Amino acid sequence: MAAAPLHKRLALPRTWPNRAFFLVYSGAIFSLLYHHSLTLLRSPNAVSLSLFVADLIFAFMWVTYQGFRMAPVRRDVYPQNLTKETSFPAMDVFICTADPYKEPPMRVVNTALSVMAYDYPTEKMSLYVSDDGGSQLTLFAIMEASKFAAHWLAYCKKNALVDRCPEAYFATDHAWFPETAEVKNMYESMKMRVEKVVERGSVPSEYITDEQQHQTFSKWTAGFTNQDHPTVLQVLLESGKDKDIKGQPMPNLIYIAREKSSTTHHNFKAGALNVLIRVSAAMTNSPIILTLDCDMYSNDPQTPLRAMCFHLDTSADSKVAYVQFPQIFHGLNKHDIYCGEFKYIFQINPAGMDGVGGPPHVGTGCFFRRRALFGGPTSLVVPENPKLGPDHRVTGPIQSKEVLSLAHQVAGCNFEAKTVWGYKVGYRYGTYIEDFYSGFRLQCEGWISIFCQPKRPAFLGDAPMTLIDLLIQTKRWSMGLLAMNFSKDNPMTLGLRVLNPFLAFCYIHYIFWPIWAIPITIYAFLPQLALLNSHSIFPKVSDPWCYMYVFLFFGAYAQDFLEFVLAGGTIRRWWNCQRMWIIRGISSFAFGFGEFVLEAAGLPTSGFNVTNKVVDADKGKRYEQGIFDFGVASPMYLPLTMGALINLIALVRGICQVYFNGGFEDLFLQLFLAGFGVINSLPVFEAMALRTDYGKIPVTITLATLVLASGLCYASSLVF
Ligand SMILES: O=c1ccn([C@@H]2O[C@H](COP(=O)(O)OP(=O)(O)O[C@H]3O[C@H](CO)[C@@H](O)[C@H](O)[C@H]3O)[C@@H](O)[C@H]2O)c(=O)[nH]1
Ligand SMILES: [Mn+2]
Repeated sequence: MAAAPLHKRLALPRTWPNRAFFLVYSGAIFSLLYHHSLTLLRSPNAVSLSLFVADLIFAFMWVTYQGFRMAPVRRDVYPQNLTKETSFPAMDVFICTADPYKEPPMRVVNTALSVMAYDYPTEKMSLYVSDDGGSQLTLFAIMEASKFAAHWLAYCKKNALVDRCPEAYFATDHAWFPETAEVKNMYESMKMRVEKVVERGSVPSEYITDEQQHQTFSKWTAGFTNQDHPTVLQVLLESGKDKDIKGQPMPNLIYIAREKSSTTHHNFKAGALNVLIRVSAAMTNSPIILTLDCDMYSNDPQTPLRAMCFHLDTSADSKVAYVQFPQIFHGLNKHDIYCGEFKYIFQINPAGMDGVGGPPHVGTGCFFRRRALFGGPTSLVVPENPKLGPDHRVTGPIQSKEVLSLAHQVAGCNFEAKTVWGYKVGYRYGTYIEDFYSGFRLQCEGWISIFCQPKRPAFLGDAPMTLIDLLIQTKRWSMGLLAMNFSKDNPMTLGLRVLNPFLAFCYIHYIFWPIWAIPITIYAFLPQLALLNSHSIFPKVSDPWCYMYVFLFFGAYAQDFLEFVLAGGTIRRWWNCQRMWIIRGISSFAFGFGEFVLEAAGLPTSGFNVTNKVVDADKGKRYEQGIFDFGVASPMYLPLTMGALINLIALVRGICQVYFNGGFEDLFLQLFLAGFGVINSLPVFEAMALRTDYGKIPVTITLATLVLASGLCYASSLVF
């Protein structure tokens, strides 16, 4: 009898409608471009050229987007079919953190505890917490967690809890067991100690209880900074020795702050992960690796079993490099005003890519086969020191002298010089989106990947809670995407050659994200400036080409809307997402482009700016209420505020114009666009003129907007 299946792949019902719509819509695109070419030949001028370029880019982005729509799939998994005799592989869990103030240590603690309590053989798990902030505050928090874990793990397992992240558990209306009050007290007092230490900025001596701790903290000497310090590696729990209060084994728990030197480039998160790959190779070398950002706590103790349904399936393809779970966020406000959920990139599109070769890697919530980080399925790349290779078996205990000395050596900041790390082995360097780029390179090497999206989110993380945080995040992404565009092995050169063409299209679509800046900016300003001068630039209402525009606009929007709603989204959230798409287009993508050029010219830039995971109470409240938070005077707001103002002036002028002088037929499309712009800009007007709180648009930005927008209006009157 065949073994019960571990997973099933199902095509989504929208596959055929998607394909049919593809044919219809592409026809419309081609005819519009043909129409454009004729116009351009007849009257070659800057306006028709701009519109042509804008539509050409829209068309390119739409066509490449169809890669996501050709074969979307869903995966069902049956962890119950993993038998008792299943021999589970050992698993190394990497948790990355980089800044104790943007990423509060209690967040890291909660993530670590939620994973330690997985329904997975505990003695087979090893957690490595990487602290790129090199902060004793984080180390202190993890030490506290290691003590509390002995109670928490026993409590979770005895009572078969589903919420195993203590903060989330105690925040809900949870069940009470005889020991609940005691465990809760312990948690609260740990939290208080950790938060006190963070507030104080150092660990007071009365909190350092034993000699070993004392020795570890003594590494933080006067010259120790987060950019310059020796390796700090501390084993906080050792599986063979430490037990929980019920006598069950604990997982290994290791804190590591890799060596840093201001003269050696550390490659941000990719560098941290490569250190983790090596340190864990020296200590445990488990065949499975789970990567997590510090804010992504586990929301389901069965998750590793779901991942194993793929990694342990001997009947399936053994080329599975990673099983990616979606990034899902908790604490989003009701209508998700900043579209921090990124439903398309984290939930909808990966399912589309899964049907044509596999989802991209999104940095967190991903179960890797360690072997996949060392060359293609049939071409193993062994690192310089074979002890770091995926086939090496560690024999000594993790605290043995040899193991620790190798671990220290491979965490050194000069270890990678002239090695294959970052190029052929491990996470790939050269971009701020190491996750996306590395996943792409693995797929090009012949690996496949799996997207697993269970009903109950596997992980929950934090999304940005102010507009500026979101813009900085997407600016960093767009710089990363541009770097990929200019790298030798990119989706157009390498991808189209070796991947399923639809998968290559998906990657191409993404790396061109920053180019959205061009058509969106053109459409946000040009028709409106023309309208301001009563100059018609689109076909008349009675002209059939007008219907073509209407069809293209509503066709794209409607399909996008349907996809969003089918994936469980609400109308308001969809509306906010299309607004954020415009905002990112005219702001962070354009600025990302500028900063990318500066960086290429060798000028200092902001680098990998870690996303804030906390805001003060005031901002938190505004976020909760769904009020836009501008607050700081950032130039990134200027295109936004100028766009809003110009759309408003153009709309008012346009309405007056058609009311008094007629011409509605000629100006209809422009009036529509300006109206659309104004509706989208309502929160901007509010923040400029009506609000008094600290999240409003700063006066300097409003003044600069008035000056620049007047200049632009004046200049337009010279052109039209
Ligand atoms: O020098 C660094 C910088 C960052 N990080 C860690 O990287 C993670 C992601 O950083 P975050 O600021 O949260 O970035 P996001 O934009 O929210 O992250 C998305 O985009 C990143 C790539 O830009 C991916 O690494 C992430 O997994 C993905 O969630 C965090 O755990 C950080 O602690 C480091 O370890 N070292
Ligand atoms: Mn993040």
